[in-house]
Amino acid sequence: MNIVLLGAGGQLGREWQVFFKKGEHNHTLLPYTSAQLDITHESELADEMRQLQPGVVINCAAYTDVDGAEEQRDLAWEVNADAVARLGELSGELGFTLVHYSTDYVFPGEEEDREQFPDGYAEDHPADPVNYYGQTKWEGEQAVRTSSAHHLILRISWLCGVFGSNFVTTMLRLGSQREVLQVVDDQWGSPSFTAEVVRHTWMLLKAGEAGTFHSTSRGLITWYDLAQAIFEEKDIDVTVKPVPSEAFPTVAERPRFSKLNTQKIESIPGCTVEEWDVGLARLLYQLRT
Ligand SMILES: NC(=O)C1=CN([C@@H]2O[C@H](COP(=O)(O)OP(=O)(O)OC[C@H]3O[C@@H](n4cnc5c(N)ncnc54)[C@H](OP(=O)(O)O)[C@@H]3O)[C@@H](O)[C@H]2O)C=CC1
Ligand SMILES: Cc1cn([C@H]2C[C@H](O)[C@@H](COP(=O)(O)OP(=O)(O)O[C@H]3O[C@@H](C)C(=O)[C@@H](O)[C@H]3O)O2)c(=O)[nH]c1=O
Repeated sequence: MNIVLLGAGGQLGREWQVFFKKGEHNHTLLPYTSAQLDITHESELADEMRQLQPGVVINCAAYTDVDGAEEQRDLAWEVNADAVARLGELSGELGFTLVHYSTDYVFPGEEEDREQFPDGYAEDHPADPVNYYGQTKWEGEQAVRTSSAHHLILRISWLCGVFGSNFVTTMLRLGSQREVLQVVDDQWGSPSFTAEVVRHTWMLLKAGEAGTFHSTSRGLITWYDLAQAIFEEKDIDVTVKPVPSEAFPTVAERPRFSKLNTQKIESIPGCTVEEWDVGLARLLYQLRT
């Protein structure tokens, strides 16, 4: 079976390529970076899919600059909403399974929700994004859901892996440059690790599942907790000061709480969920130089 990978150059896309290099299966992965196939180019996308006749299309392509999305609204919408809607239509027309990724940032993220939903938002919790990136991702999800696509939507949060830039690699860089860092301690959630997201997705595909699932690690922490744990684990001598969100102003608002509930995915055979610090320790080991 041909499996098309869109957005192959991003952090999740590259993890998928590693997975397929290692994997024992009879499928052919056809990876496309943004330069090889721009998903906003409607006719090119359709021609390519019609020609390849894939069994599965994994969409890792996205506009992921949360602050940038507030200003580059049209582009963020074209990539995260319009192009995803067309993938949904093509999936319906050509019969491939569409795997799509979305975000914890679709949820309202109210501070009070932390007490009300200590295990996180469930898949069917009403969306109400606090920023434009979240809105575009919600629109993309909805377009897939309402299309006739056989689909899997995995919502993930605080994605970290060995490839590309993420909070862990940013902290490691800043920790080597500065003596003191300020990190927000009033935004709660949990990291998703790219290797685990790929593993979960594969299990869902193998099980023939469809619909929306949450894939993240176990636990509820703040970005400050995550930063502290990175420096402790790596024995890096840097002072991390916990600060409220107001002390670290960003163009886009961030949710105060965006924990994803993983009960649903845990009911699928093989979809175990690891503690966040276990995933972090593995990632830091992989990132060692
Ligand atoms: N990063 C995170 O913290 C989180 C990510 N997610 C979601 O997970 C998915 C993967 O994210 P992640 O791997 O981190 O994202 P990255 O930003 O690392 O990768 C996204 C990739 O999409 C490509 N891309 C952008 N626009 C287009 C386009 N028009 N056509 C084709 N490719 C395009 C980018 O290429 P180029 O660099 O050349 O523009 C890049 O390689 C996304 O759906 C994202 O919304 C969800 C929660 C958290
Ligand atoms: C670098 C830095 C960030 N922060 C804060 C800013 C922000 O609130 C939080 C995380 O920073 P980031 O820039 O990594 O956050 P952000 O870009 O909002 O990360 C998000 O990306 C998108 C794509 C998603 O879908 C989300 O799940 C989430 O991972 O930490 C500090 O407090 N101190 C710092 O030194």
